[in-house]
Amino acid sequence: MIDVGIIGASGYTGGELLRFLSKHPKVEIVAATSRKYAGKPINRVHPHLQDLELEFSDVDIDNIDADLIFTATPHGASMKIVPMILEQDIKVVDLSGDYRFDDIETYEKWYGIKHEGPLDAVYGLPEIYRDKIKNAKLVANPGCFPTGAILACMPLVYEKLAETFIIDSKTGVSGAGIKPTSVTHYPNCSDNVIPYNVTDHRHTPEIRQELSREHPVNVSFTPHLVPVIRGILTTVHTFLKEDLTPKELESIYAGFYQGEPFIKIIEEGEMLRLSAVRGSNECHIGCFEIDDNRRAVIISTIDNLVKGASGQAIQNMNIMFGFDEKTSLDIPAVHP
Ligand SMILES: NC(=O)C1=CN([C@@H]2O[C@H](COP(=O)(O)OP(=O)(O)OC[C@H]3O[C@@H](n4cnc5c(N)ncnc54)[C@H](OP(=O)(O)O)[C@@H]3O)[C@@H](O)[C@H]2O)C=CC1
Ligand SMILES: CC(=O)N[C@@H](CCC(=O)OP(=O)(O)O)C(=O)O
Repeated sequence: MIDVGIIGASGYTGGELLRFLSKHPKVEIVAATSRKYAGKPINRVHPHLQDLELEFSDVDIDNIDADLIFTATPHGASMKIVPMILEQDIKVVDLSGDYRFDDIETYEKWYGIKHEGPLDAVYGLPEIYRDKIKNAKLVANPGCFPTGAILACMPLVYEKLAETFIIDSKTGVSGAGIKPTSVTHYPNCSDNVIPYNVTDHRHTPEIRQELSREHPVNVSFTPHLVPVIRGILTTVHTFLKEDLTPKELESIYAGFYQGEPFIKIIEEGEMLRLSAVRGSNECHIGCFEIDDNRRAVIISTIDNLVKGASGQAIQNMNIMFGFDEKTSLDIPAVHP
């Protein structure tokens, strides 16, 4: 058994951490913080967690005795909290963007705030970095868009079959967190589709960094807000360097992700949809169509709060402590 704490447990990703961890056979939740709801029962904020007998506590890192702490806090806040946790020799999985970059300059340029450093984390995408995650003290959980985008592009990068990726994503509104803004306020975003940060979203350099590890590739990324609660559907357009049939393209993906418990290859010609991953830790990858310009279209779907955040964070925790990677995450999606 391990003892686990959650900083930022009143938010959306905090709620998902509580949902999965409350059923994890090897985890005891010893702290769930909320500055706003300290002293109040968890179900006051998360009405679906009625049986979880736990109260929110204040953020008092020195008094959390845990083996691992999840920081489900906004960027900027995480970098103030994470060093205090590491100082106590407690492992961390941080869900924010604060530790995902190799260099501070890129972070400061794209996030527009100063970083207090150091950046000494393992990028927590298990399908690519499983071996490094095993021994990590600090795991930087990937961004939601980068998770779906990197997984959809990586086999082609690895096989050197393409070098320019145009990535178009549609995201559910929960990606913006628990506090509504004028864009995510219900009357403004329901029955609507809203492109935003069309050429300058802060996930662009994160996707670029991870896809360019072996050799540099071109990455352009545009997100759109769509009126669903959860999910990200990502359409990747790329020009193949050689002629392939859709079946050959599909088998490259199937080979690359063979044995991966949460990656499902959807056969060429079959439909992808967000409801097939909603609430689950799966990433579906499919489409595999190729036009007469050698443009290949690959589509991935994830639940932004699960594989795009809390599910992946727990997958990382399972790897860090030698548990079966699927523990507490092995549940199907909620369809329709
Ligand atoms: N939503 C998503 O789909 C995804 C989110 N992420 C990242 O995960 C992190 C959490 O996101 P999400 O759950 O959506 O955000 P929310 O806004 O829903 O929740 C964040 C929580 O953090 C707490 N918090 C805020 N500031 C501080 C602080 N200075 N110190 C301690 N606690 C603080 C708040 O609780 P209180 O005020 O009660 O203390 C709040 O409930 C963010 O970095 C986000 O970018 C990553 C991938 C996907
Ligand atoms: C709908 C919406 O606003 N989505 C957020 C998702 C980003 C996110 O969650 O941030 P990190 O994963 O980098 O921490 C956005 O586009 O900023």
